[in-house]
Amino acid sequence: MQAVGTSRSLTLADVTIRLEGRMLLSISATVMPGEVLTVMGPSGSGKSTLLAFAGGFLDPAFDVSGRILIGDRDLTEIAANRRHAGILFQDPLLFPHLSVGGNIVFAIPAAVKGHKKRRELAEEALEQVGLAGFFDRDPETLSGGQKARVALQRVLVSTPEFLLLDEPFSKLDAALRQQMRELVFSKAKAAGLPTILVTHDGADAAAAGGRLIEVGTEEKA
Ligand SMILES: Nc1ncnc2c1ncn2[C@@H]1O[C@H](COP(=O)(O)OP(=O)(O)OP(=O)(O)O)[C@@H](O)[C@H]1O
Repeated sequence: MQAVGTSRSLTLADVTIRLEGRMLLSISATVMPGEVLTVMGPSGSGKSTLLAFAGGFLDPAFDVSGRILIGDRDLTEIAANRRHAGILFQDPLLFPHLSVGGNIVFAIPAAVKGHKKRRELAEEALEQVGLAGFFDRDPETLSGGQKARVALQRVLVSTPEFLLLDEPFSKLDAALRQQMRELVFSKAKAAGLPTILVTHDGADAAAAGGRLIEVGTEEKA
């Protein structure tokens, strides 16, 4: 199963993030379908908080203004579970109580009915990333790279409308990092998903091939 993608752009409209009265970050950008927008900046400049705002899981400690839209649909007041965001973090965060396949089946939308059909889709998703036959494995027995691929497919089978990537490659060794970059960006592009990538690694930005916005590089009032 491939992520459906909607060929709709993602817009961050005049988003400002403040913490305890201090401006951390301000950004306005439209990310086109299949485009990866990279956001870089110093530690503590609010990059993860920006993704939390976009994903709808912002900590109330932050004072945020601005809006997020997918196409012309305003998501700002929409609950996280209804935003259709696909999110990858540094850690794959696989559910340890589910098998590898169970992790994927869990993410397939409920509209896809039938145990057999759901299992087939999960098996196909695993096969696409070189993990045929891994359905019944315990996630704890997988290597870091294998876990990362399961996490990616778990996101894509959920048919997200956009991707939020928070340093998803930083814990992989150099060779795997390059492979995962290629895999993630090629799938995001193929599915037409607007993607925001937060990273400290310029090589991630180069591989993403899209625009780069640097935040937190100047004093802000
Ligand atoms: N729940 C919270 N309550 C108060 N302050 C917080 C909370 N979460 C994060 N912060 C602070 O908000 C600031 C922005 O954090 P954020 O994680 O968005 O930065 P970042 O740019 O992603 O940093 P890094 O590059 O180190 O991951 C930091 O100073 C952080 O300490």
